[in-house]
Amino acid sequence: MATDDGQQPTTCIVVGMAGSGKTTLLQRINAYMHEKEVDGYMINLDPAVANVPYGVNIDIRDTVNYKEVMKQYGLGPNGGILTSLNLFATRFDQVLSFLESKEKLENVFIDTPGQIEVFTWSASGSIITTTLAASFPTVLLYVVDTPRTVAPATFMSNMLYACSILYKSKLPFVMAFNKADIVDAEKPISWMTDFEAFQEELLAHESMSSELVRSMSLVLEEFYNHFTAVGVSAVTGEGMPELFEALAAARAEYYADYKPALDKTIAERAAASADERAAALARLKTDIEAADGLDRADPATLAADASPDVTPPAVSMSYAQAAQAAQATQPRRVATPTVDDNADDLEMPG
Ligand SMILES: Nc1nc2c(ncn2[C@@H]2O[C@H](COP(=O)(O)OP(=O)(O)OP(=O)(O)O)[C@@H](O)[C@H]2O)c(=O)[nH]1
Repeated sequence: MATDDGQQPTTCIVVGMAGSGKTTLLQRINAYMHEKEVDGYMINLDPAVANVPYGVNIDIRDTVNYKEVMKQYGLGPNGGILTSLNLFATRFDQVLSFLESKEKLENVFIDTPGQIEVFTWSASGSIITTTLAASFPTVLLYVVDTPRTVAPATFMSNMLYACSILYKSKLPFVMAFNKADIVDAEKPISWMTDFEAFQEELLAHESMSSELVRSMSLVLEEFYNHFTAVGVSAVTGEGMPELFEALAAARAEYYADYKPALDKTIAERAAASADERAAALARLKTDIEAADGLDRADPATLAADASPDVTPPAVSMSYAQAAQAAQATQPRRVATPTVDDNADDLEMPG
């Protein structure tokens, strides 16, 4: 098991549907860290956000002008956000070096674009996530808009999306049921452990999709075992201690599960490429020896070695001779017609 020396900050990537409250929650988290005197660092990766309501330390908008990107590349809003993220990803190593150089940092929080798929399903989102996870204990914080998740069908859609992200990233996962000041998050959170309660809710909201939702809830049982869910409110600050406890547990999970699996993959790839290099070297050696042997071999020996039904070559050839012979057997190239500016006809090859 990889050990946690406590030297590296927990890196938390915040994802969630548009309007779920990611930015407002980060504002609350930032205030909470100040209050508790926790050293935190805030990164904004949403190039289209108009206003970041917390003190941001690294902001994609300082590097990439999203409106300019749209104009220059003739893109729409989503294409503009994606291209801006791609451009930023090419410089992400600088962000990494910067974070590595910071001392006593305890938490790094990263806000992502509102259009969730732009980050979670893009190459640049993957690059940023895997690069971070290779260097720091990294956790995904999935923000749920609780008032929009209290009907079984919308709850299920949100869970399916979260499930796809968890299995894609394989990172430790925390789910924050935000806006708990409007709707109590206890009920949807209980649905993950209490199948009967979810069935009752389904009966009360019987619809065309009920059967599908019922079977999906059984499928997702395994997924529910893989993360912690907490109810929070970005507005009132409710649930902040529980959220930080869940992040600490996810950090421990990173060291217990993710890091050893990552180290194993890296070691396997290194071993595979070492094997590939050794095999390529052996092939090269064999080819050189064969070519050398062909160059120096005595024609008589070659003839004697040859099997009876193969006609032995009359003479051994050097590479230069072989090249000459190959040239001689090439079909004669016909000169292409050239255009004479002063002639009416094309000049044909003689
Ligand atoms: N009542 C209540 N409102 C909230 C809470 N969190 C966010 N909001 C409101 O929800 C709306 C969306 O919040 P944002 O923080 O902009 O959400 P976001 O996920 O960052 O939005 P995008 O960047 O567009 O994806 C805003 O009007 C917030 O004031 C909360 O905990 N309680």
